[in-house]
Amino acid sequence: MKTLAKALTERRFQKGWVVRQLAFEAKIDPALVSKFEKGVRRPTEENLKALALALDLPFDALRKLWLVDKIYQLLEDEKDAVEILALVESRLEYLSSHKALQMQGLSAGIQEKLKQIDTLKEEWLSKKPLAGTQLRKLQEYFMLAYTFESNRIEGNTLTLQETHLVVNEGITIGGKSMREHLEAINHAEAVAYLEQLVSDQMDYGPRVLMELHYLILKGIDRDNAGRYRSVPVRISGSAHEPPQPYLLDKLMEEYFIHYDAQKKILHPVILAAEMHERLVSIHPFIDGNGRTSRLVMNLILLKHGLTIANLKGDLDSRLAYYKALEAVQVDNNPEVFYHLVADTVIDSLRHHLELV
Ligand SMILES: Nc1ncnc2c1ncn2[C@@H]1O[C@H](COP(=O)(O)OP(=O)(O)OP(=O)(O)O)[C@@H](O)[C@H]1O
Repeated sequence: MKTLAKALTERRFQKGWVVRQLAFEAKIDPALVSKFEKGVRRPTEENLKALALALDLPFDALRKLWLVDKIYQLLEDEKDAVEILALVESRLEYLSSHKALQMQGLSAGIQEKLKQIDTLKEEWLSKKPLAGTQLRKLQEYFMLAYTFESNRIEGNTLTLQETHLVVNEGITIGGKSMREHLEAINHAEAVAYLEQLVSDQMDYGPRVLMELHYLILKGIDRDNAGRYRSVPVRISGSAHEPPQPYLLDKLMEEYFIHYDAQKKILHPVILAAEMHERLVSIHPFIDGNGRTSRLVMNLILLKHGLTIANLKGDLDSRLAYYKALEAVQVDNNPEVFYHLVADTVIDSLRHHLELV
């Protein structure tokens, strides 16, 4: 990476100047300019403005390098430098999301919960990195609970214990269908894929969506796994009617444009909730929309240093989930769904913190 010293020297060479010439043009002592170029002294902001002017360089770009040098010098001897930077990053994220929230006029209740989430997240990040075995055990524990609950929403009848036997021990359960076994295995694989995406710093996009859906329906519905539907669908028991298939390409394009435009502005929890709700409302697949959308929500949460939000599959929770979705679709009121997701994120962070 380029340092300020290097940028100044390179530009002076391009101009064909000696140090004295640059010092003359910038009205700075030549000995000082020489120290700036050797990186043994940092210019003041005023020096920097004069240098940018003399060298025809954009001041903002030079100032960025100057700030990087400053932060680097501050942290270079710290053994936990990377961790400290991650904490600063999360505070800065909070700052920008907080500004965005105020612009959006979210209710005070939601803002309060988001603040609570940011505090819990800082606490969670301060516990990292976790030791290898501890991390693996935590991941296994939450992956299992998440697979169990998400499949339970969809109607899978495997218990938590049975899900464990199928996924971790490769044991089949008497009386349960092949499909139910595959749903458990596929979902566990999709969660492992989420973790891989996060560690590879892959962003959410059309390809990732298709891959997640493919993993969910793999071996169950070969024709439709990883493909948008070509027929109309209804969501049973819901007043919301998903769009006709010929509109899907355009709607999905807009969906990803929305993601790209909002990903740096919205608070990650609101972004995750929105991308979840918009996807299930478009309902682009013939089956597996709910499971895929919950995976998308969790990908966004994990990418932002949060933990898996596990929406529960018991009857009451399921009804609350459907009602919250319906409130967005029918009454254009996302508040209830934001509360539901924020509450689930808070529970998850608390649960993770209890276990470390
Ligand atoms: N108004 C609504 N009421 C109920 N569900 C809705 C509504 N709008 C969207 N959905 C979503 O549709 C999902 C069901 O769609 P689909 O059967 O394609 O998904 P699935 O993954 O197979 O099942 P599930 O989502 O139940 O796990 C629900 O889980 C929910 O996420």
